[in-house]
Amino acid sequence: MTTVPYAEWRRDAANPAFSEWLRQHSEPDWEAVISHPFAAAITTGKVSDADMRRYLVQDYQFVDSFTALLGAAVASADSFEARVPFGRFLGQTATTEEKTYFHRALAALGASESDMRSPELEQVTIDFRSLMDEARTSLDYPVILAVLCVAEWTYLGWASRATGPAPENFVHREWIELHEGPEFRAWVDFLRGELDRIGPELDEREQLRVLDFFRRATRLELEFFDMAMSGEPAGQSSGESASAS
Ligand SMILES: Cc1ncc(C[n+]2csc(CCO)c2C)c(N)n1
Repeated sequence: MTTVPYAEWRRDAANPAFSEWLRQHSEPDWEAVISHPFAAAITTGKVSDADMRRYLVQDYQFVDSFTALLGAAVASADSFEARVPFGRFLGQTATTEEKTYFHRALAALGASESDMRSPELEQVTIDFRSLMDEARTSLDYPVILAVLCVAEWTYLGWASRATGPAPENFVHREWIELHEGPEFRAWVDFLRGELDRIGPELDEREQLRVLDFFRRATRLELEFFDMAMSGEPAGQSSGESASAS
């Protein structure tokens, strides 16, 4: 969509929230992420072990940079009140629940030590890590928020679309559970609320800079799921991932 400056857009917006301006200006990629066939296949438990392993091996490297970015949010937030939720999420979710999930899931999928520690990175993983590094080293709170918010809000988006019975395989089921439910929704609401609090006060140049990061992150979420889908078609897998392609 062509860019309408926030100050102009908000005049006739039904919901004038800054986060809504960012999301709408990231279409059609946003919708493509939250309705992605790979995400839908997770919700129905239909991703093959080889595909799930390739995705989670790459995602473990994503989550490493994401965790560092959470640290930058603690460092760059503008008040003690704002720092606390990042610190809490960093300690409780990112470094405990999520970490143990990755260890259990990757073990169940037969990933090796080197798959976890130093896998060959897909191009999209390299690109996503460098976007997060750029946001982290900027120590620019609104820019950091934009990247964190895309990662969490899009995941809430696909996971909350899950209908039907929860998959039996814990690898699928827990990956959905980690990204929906009241606690995760409250965390996403907090991130959006921070953007809504801070965004309108920025000057137009800075608002467009935040939008640029938000859009690039949304595009990378889409490419990340595309990467996950690019392996061998289900049913023809030799049991090995196609990461060499
Ligand atoms: C490509 C990609 N984008 C977003 C997420 C979502 N996410 C990243 S870190 C984190 C917090 C720790 O639980 C969550 C929910 C992901 N995993 N992979």
